[in-house]
Amino acid sequence: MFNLPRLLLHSVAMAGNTGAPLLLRLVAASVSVAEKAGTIVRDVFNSGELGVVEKGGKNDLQTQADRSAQECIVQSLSRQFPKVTIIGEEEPTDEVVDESHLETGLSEEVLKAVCPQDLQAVKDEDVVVWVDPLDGTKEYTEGFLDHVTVLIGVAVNGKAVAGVINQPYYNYKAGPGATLGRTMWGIVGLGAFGVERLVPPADKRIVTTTRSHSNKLVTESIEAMQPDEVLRVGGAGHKVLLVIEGKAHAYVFATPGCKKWDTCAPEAILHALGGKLTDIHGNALQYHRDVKHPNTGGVLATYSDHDWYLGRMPESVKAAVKP
Ligand SMILES: Nc1ncnc2c1ncn2[C@@H]1O[C@H](COP(=O)(O)O)[C@@H](OP(=O)(O)O)[C@H]1O
Ligand SMILES: [Mg+2]
Ligand SMILES: [Mg+2]
Ligand SMILES: [Mg+2]
Repeated sequence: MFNLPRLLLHSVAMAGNTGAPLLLRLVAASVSVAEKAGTIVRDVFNSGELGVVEKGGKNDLQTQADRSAQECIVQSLSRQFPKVTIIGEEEPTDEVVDESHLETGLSEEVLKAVCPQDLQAVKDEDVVVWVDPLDGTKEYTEGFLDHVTVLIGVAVNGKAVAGVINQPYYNYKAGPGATLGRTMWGIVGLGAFGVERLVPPADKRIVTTTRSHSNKLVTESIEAMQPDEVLRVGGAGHKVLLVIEGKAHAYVFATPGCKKWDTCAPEAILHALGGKLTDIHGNALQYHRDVKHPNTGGVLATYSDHDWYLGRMPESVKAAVKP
């Protein structure tokens, strides 16, 4: 009897797991927040009021889902981690924060993981969180719903080390019995969870690239890879998932339009599973807080034969797409 209050106190402290390394707490919060953002993305679509705004022409759109999911992610994380730098795709609005969009949960699965040794002492000031509240906006507005992902990437000292991806419409074509949506997370040096590496067909070469942001450089570079099949789909997160899950051998995007928030989370999960994401020259991407946002050197993501794709990249394309 006498010991009970102390025991209770102890178990409350354990649930909050305040002793877990910052990186694990950040990823644990990001998993819960990405799930919440995924429900917002579905709720806005179901409401039928997409609130589309053109940011930079008809292929660079923003919807109410981009705005509300960004609010959910940035507000939820910045309240829990006030000293961490968080950079989101969308401009903050001066509207009053909708408290119903906030999420304070921590994924128990993540908190139970063992943080890789080299990331155990990461401090707030070492971290930049890159947020793409809705990747594949153009496709979202056109009803290609499985192309959409919510991306939260964690960079430490300029390198992508952890990522969370929520795919709100995963399984949406699988019928009413299927569970809609999934969340994947990974930490370099630990592995990735909620997604499995599958090997693509060995007898052909499948390349994935943009559906809605193509141009001459994109077309020339894809042709140079001599693909048997080209998957033109939306979303950087979605295309990296196609590479991870063996639906494509490579994601080739030889033009500058993709930004740091598009690549940070997918890169970390791909690297955690043994794949590779670089610019089209083979350089690692940088994610420190002062970096320019566009990936001006383009994007190449593969599981194997990375050097083969780099080697086939036309010189004219390389000259036009500089890091
Ligand atoms: N020319 C361009 N202008 C603006 N954004 C571009 C772009 N090319 C690529 N992107 C961005 O990169 C992401 C992946 O592009 P794609 O789906 O065409 O492969 C998209 O993210 P968002 O949907 O989050 O804006 C998209 O907007
Ligand atoms: Mg956008
Ligand atoms: Mg994006
Ligand atoms: Mg976006």
